[in-house]
Amino acid sequence: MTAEPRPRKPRQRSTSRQGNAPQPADPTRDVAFDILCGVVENRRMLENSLTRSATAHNAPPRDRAAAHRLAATTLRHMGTLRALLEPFLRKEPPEPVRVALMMGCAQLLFLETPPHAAVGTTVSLLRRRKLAPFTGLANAVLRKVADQGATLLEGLDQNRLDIPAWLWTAWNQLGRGVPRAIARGISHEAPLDLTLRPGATAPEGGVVLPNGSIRMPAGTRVAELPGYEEGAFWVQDAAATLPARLLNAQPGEKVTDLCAAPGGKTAQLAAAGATVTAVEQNPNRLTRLRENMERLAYPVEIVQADATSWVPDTLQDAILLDAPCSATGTARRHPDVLWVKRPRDLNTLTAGQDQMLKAAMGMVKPGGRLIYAVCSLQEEEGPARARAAQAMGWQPAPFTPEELAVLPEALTPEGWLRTHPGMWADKGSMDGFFAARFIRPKD
Ligand SMILES: C[S@@+](CC[C@H](N)C(=O)[O-])C[C@H]1O[C@@H](n2cnc3c(N)ncnc32)[C@H](O)[C@@H]1O
Repeated sequence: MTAEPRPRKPRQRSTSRQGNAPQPADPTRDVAFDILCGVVENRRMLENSLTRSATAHNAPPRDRAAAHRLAATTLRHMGTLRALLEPFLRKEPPEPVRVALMMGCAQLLFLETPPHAAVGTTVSLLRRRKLAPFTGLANAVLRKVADQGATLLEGLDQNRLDIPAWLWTAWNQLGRGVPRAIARGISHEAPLDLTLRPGATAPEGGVVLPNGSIRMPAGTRVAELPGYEEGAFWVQDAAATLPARLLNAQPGEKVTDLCAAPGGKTAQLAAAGATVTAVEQNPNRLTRLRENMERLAYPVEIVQADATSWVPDTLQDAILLDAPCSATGTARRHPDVLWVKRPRDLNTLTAGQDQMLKAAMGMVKPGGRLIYAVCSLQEEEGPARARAAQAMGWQPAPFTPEELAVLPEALTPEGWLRTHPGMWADKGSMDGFFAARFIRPKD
């Protein structure tokens, strides 16, 4: 990713004009603006807008990456940006204008964009988007923000503002001070974590974490690292390595990875020597899973199927169910999640998680193991599902302190795994995961 959106010389002329003034093309800001409007107005996930908008604006990879960074930075600080703009706005502007202003402020306050570039490009953006009546407002507000700079942030509780209220309340259930610790973990760009294939050499510039992950600086382009093409490693957050590690797959065991793409956990199971079947429903994600397994040269059987109804040919020794969820635990990599998800989304998600927990019972042999995992911080998708699994007949098999020696603070009194972005704060934080282990009772 580029260091920051770069002010650029006009490359071509836009066809959208205000009066006679042609507007310089600026695909970075056009794409970032589309992404942010998608999140704010339609609750559309960042990735869903990115490709579409980058294609529409003919944005080369460098602009695409810069747009992603600009949109993600704005989203990470969105509550703060809204609050600090409030005193400058006598009337509520249309939401796209507010989005453009927030984007401008994010450049001034968090991306060190020179004031003339942040102000000028915002004014041009508004003209291109047929919002010319608001260019005077943008000019005046952004100049004031540029003049006052970081003093505007003084006295604002940024951690509190940048987390939607319903999530802050929900995360209080994780413990005293945890919502603030999570907010701090989410407030900066996440590093890139790699899982090394056994015996492979780590790329230079990384730090070895206690669980063995290699942590590269934020913004590292994985495909450009030596060893990537040869399959020496794969991208996987440090916390995301824990569920598959806790399944403790043995060489020759038959293990199914339900909901497998893009395949980080599948690769771990294959690396352990298990005979792995990877089930994935989404065709595009299945392609990514296949490409990853090909690059890593792991002989995994890949099946396109619905995990709620798929039945294996033979009963499995173990199942890893990394269920689709709200993904609130991944907000440091996907800050859009915070503003796209709603409490009511949890009803559909938990119903699907229960269906998969039920179906998994028919896939594993009596005495076989199941790990249920979600990258969610929500009680409904974690502890409540573990209790639901037990009510379905799954027998709990709690994790032990020895198994979680690398991260003792993640072991709950019930023997579940609970990580969150407040953990390993001194090392650059980690994603939020919940996992619980069960055994299918012997008949
Ligand atoms: C949390 S992601 C899995 C991440 C993956 N386990 C990894 O570690 O790389 C959940 C996946 O479940 C897939 N999925 C959603 N519903 C499914 C279903 N009914 N059957 C199979 N896969 C499904 C999604 O497409 C998505 O790829």
